[in-house]
Amino acid sequence: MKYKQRKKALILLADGTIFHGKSIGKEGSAFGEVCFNTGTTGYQEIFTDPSYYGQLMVTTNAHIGNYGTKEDEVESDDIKIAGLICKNFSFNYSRPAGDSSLEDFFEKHNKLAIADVDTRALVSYIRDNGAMNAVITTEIDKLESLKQQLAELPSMKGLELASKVSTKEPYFVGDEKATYKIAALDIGIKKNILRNLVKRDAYVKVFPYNAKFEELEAFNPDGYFLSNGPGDPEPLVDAQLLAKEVIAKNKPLFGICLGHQIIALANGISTYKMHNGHRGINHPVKNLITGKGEITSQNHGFAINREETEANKNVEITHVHLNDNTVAGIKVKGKNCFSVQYHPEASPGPNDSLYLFDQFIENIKNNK
Ligand SMILES: NC(=O)CC[C@H](N)C(=O)O
Repeated sequence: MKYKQRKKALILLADGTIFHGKSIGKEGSAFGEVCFNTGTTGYQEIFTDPSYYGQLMVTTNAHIGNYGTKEDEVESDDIKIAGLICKNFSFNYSRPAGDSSLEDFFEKHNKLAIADVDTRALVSYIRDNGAMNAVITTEIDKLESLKQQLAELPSMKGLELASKVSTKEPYFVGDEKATYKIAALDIGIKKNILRNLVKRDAYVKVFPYNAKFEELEAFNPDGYFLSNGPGDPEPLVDAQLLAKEVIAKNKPLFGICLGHQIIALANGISTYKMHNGHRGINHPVKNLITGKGEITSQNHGFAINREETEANKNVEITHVHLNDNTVAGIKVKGKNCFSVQYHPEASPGPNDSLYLFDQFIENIKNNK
């Protein structure tokens, strides 16, 4: 444990509200949209999930860091959240399988974290007032200039962030001799999605966010995949065009989260920014086709318009979020295309929805 004299830190919200805390190690300032995740476990997966790029994460669990970190329990190669805000930060960890402390992990990835924050008060505040931009800082003597910078920070609405996290070059995952070939568009892909496809005998070629349909098609895939990712789906026009082409050719297509929103937009359904979004690992969803409930992992701040989806002749709602009746899944009628707003790959979260990967492979098999 490298318990240093920890510096005073604070969170300044865009509306001027301030919450106090102490920094963990790194000093300075980090800007982003403040949001909260209610998961009790899975912090390493959350911090490395590219969907969170540009967001300051408030964890509502009382302790963060108590089981350390493990090199292979990541969803991408580095910490993607803009910074962490938590209550009790554990400098010690007690898990035999762990290979580093969370403190070291943050230091290695050069990210700011602040603890000893009244996260309950902060979450109540953003729950009532909605997601907003904020800065976490140890530079408490520079508040006026931070306020100015904060005022200039663009809103998450309309923000294209996929280009910040997507691969620069295509790459391959899995065994070249696998039964199925899948072309995946990386608009912020989580590693556990790739693990789940490979586990189901797929060889996956992962493409940059702005790849054209023809580039994916040249791989001669049996199925196409649109990943999760950060930011607003609306500016991702290339990805929407690509989805349109895959659907027009009736090729198997599966979309998760941002990928789901892209498929909705490609079908003329608009998306909107939610008051607070859904971020946690116990969100109830009903599958309207089977009538079964699933407990799901969720992480999104945008959703697709329900009225427009109901009125759309080409699209059917397949899953509904039981807390607020938002659309949690759709399929395109008469086409080989479906998508969900949540995270069937979990990591973190329950495995109830893994069947969706089997469903995708089944669609591929039937189309082969
Ligand atoms: N997990 C995701 O893919 C998130 C999608 C999108 N960035 C949202 O916040 O709604």
